[in-house]
Amino acid sequence: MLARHQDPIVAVATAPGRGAVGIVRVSGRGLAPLARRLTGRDLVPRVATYGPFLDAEDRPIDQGLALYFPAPHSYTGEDVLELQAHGGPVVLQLLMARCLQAAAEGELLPRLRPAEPGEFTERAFLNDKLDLAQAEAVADLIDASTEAAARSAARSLSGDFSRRIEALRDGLVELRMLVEATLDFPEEEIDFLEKADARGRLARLAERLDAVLDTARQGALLREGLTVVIAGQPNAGKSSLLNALAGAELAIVTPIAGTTRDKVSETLQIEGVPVHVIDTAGLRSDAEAADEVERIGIARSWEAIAGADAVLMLHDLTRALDPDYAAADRAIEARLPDRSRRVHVFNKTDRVDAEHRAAVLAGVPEGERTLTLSAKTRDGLEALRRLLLELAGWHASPDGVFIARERHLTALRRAREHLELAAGWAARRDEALDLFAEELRLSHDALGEITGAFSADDLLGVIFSRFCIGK
Ligand SMILES: Nc1nc2c(c(=O)[nH]1)N(C=O)[C@@H](CNc1ccc(C(=O)N[C@@H](CCC(=O)O)C(=O)O)cc1)CN2
Ligand SMILES: Nc1nc2c(ncn2[C@@H]2O[C@H](COP(=O)(O)OP(=O)(O)OP(=O)(O)O)[C@@H](O)[C@H]2O)c(=O)[nH]1
Ligand SMILES: [Mg+2]
Repeated sequence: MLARHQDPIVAVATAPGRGAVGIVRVSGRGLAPLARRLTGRDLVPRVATYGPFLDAEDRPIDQGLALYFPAPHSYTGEDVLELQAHGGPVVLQLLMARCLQAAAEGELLPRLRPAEPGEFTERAFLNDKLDLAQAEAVADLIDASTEAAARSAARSLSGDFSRRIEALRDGLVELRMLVEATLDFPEEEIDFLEKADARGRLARLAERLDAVLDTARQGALLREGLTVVIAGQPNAGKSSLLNALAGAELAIVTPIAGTTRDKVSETLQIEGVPVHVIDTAGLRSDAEAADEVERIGIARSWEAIAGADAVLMLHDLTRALDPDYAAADRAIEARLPDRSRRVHVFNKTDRVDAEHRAAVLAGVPEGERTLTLSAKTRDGLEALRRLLLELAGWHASPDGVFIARERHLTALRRAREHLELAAGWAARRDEALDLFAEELRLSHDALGEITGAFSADDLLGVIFSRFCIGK
């Protein structure tokens, strides 16, 4: 395992396909001879040099910029050589093959091999150029689907998140040192808790941790987004609503019940939060469905509903007072997720008067969220957007949010629980000081998992294998 981490590696660093410029990047120890062989000259460190990239017969494969970063001053912390060529897939493959060939010639760099996904960034982590949260932010920056997500990933990459975690860990270390010093003098235990204001310190740490957790939750939302399913009877206007939200004719809309057969989805952004909206086949009983295709579509609708963060249950206002229609709506509602994750949306306000609307709303049970709108005129759409953000739990302005992952939230929650347990021991006037110390240690370790200061080996494999090759 360790030896593999030291093999020199090579990969195309730019996206597959054609581009103005494409980069082949090599990282490892002792790259200077390889650089000389490929460019025919000695490169000045960190200065872009224009010239040919040479094949085995010293003929140019391409002309471009070569960059040499001697260790440790590089992205990976090892020697890095970049060949910045023209961005064609064939020329880049040729250059990469040439690197491997040149490395093999005369045992110049015999262990050079193509890089695995994320291996450059993994090395940056192993060589202390980035901590784990920063390395993850590299991938999140590349994958960001909205401007707010990209900005918050850049904030994590620059170390904002990590610094807040480290500050919490420093606070815990101070407290642990006090406790552990006192452990050697058991007769002074109770005194210690008072004198050092251990409980006050603990409470302040918990408060700070809560603030970080809150921001991290917002950051995770920017990364993952919110999945919203539009469900309801045929013809309620589900596809019309998707199209209205997306501002494009994505799904087919007709007056025929049973138009939508398969799921149609689109990712919108509302204040920078990615919202994945899924339009589904109208729900009706198997007996009412026109054919096998529609029945399969309806089964998929239920699957989508089960996997949603929130469900918009769409009702047709023009039909809502019809007892059969209302009964079918009740049957669907009985199978929807709980109230906190669903909203009753009454559509087609443009076709009913205020009296009719009031009569329909009067029939909605207490405690259900409701909204009226017209997918056709778009009246009420802004209110729906705001409601979606509220359902997502978004309450921040994107400034100041750093990107975070579920993994980080889990670690933060665990750190918080151990602080809670520590507080429980601190409140007892008996010999619980060692248990208090142990909970502090566990909290400290949980936080350490975020930045990788404390980590399981397989965690790194899981994280870096999800990167793209060359990153
Ligand atoms: N051409 C190119 N552009 C790129 C990258 C790259 O590898 N190559 N990056 C790859 O993701 C990002 C930039 N990341 C980098 C991070 C550190 C260093 C570096 O040379 N660090 C040295 C010196 C720092 C300094 O002078 O302040 C060091 O850490 O010691 C270079 C690129 C984005 N753009
Ligand atoms: N007047 C009016 N008509 C609407 C509105 N929303 C949808 N409609 C009409 O209602 C009909 C059904 O709309 P769709 O969006 O296809 O309904 P759906 O819920 O997707 O239907 P299925 O795919 O069959 O389940 C179409 O004729 C739409 O033009 C609205 O707000 N006002
Ligand atoms: Mg439809």
